[in-house]
Amino acid sequence: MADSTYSAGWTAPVATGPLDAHLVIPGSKSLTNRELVLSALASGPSTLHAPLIARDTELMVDALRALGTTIDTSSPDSWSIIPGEVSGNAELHAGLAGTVMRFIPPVAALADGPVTIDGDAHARKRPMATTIDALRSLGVAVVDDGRGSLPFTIHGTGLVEGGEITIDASASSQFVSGLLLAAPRFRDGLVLRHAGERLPSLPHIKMTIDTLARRGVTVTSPEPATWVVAPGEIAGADVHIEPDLSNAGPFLAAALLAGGRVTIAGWPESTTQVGDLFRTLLPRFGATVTREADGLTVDGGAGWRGGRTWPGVDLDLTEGGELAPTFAALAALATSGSRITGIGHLRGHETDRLAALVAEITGLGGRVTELDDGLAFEPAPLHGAPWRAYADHRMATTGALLGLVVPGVVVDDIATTAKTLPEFPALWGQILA
Ligand SMILES: O=C(O)C1=C[C@@H](OP(=O)(O)O)[C@@H](O)[C@H](O)C1
Ligand SMILES: C=C(OP(=O)(O)O)C(=O)O
Repeated sequence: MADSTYSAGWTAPVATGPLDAHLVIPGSKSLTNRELVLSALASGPSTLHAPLIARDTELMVDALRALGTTIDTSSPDSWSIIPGEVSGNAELHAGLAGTVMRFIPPVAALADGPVTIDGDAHARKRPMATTIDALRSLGVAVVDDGRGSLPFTIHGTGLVEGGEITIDASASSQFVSGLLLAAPRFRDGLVLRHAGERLPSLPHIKMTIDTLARRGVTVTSPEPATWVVAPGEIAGADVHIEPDLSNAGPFLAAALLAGGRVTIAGWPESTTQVGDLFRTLLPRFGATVTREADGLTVDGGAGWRGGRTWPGVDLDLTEGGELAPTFAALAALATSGSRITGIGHLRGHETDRLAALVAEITGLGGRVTELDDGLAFEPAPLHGAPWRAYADHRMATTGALLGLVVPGVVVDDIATTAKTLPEFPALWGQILA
């Protein structure tokens, strides 16, 4: 998204000393958008406390409103949602939000009338064939141009019969989550099987099952990669949204680069968010991680700027691909080679993240190459240079992170962080203040 505030680019601030920051990170995108969908399909009203207010969740609100849900967002601290009959004759915009483009179609299939879904230019390149094929297997007519991507029109009849289907969710766990979220509203429920090369982001599927369970819907998994949802009501709920732990990642990693301490308030004791992996993985780079009443603290000691180094890592991020851009920054600064694997499907994320990370880290003088399913790094001194974000919030934050210790990194579009964290530039300024 263009923002005239940073029209000449955003020069990433260089850390001038160790950090001592305490931050409140806004709500989880993944939880907010799941709870919005479930609230829209529920049998009674819901309230979401501390929802994420960002482009992805606003797009979800707009889409659900267009499909007949009443959502009051006038209070930023709590949104109230009153479900309505799912209505058609709507044209929806998914932006670049994977959760909107994969979660909304199964909801739109419940409408009696056509629903067209489109998105940003790059959204038209993100894989959607699995959603389209799944709806067709469920007996729902979908008209598209045969490319397996946005835009397409779903012609619902007011009833989805449901039943047994097999899909290939190798390209995104969101195909599974989208179908599971709407499945209780299918006449016969759903037996969903995944058959494919791999299944990324399992914690996100667990999150889907967990959010359904809290609303009285049981999802069973009689065997791996098979899920069974019985038809039934989804209960209205009063839900507190956890802080977005994936968005917390760059701030925590900043303590390793700049040195000092960063505390994130309200880190949950237990969570389905994959961002919790920062707690267990950052010690591999030499961080000390502690959890106290006021939150989770990462202590980076003297930090990279103060002369601390870390060896390369071999990280399989099959479970948490969305964390890869942050770990890529740490790998680019390691003293020996690193591999981050299990992330081939990131080629279908906001941008082709493997190509983007290779291009931008190479532009800073780094040595990184693409593997079939990931990235390989070799140590190399880095220097300042322009850094392109490709409309990808996590590319933008990775540029900011490297810029803490590499003077002269200029991110072309820091405002693209508005996808999930509009406050990013302000919060980054806050940890450096
Ligand atoms: O369901 C979700 O909320 C998400 C699932 C993951 O998608 P993929 O499985 O496509 O990586 C993750 O990367 C994305 O940021 C959010
Ligand atoms: C992959 C991501 O987003 P989306 O929900 O658009 O797939 C992400 O946030 O890293």
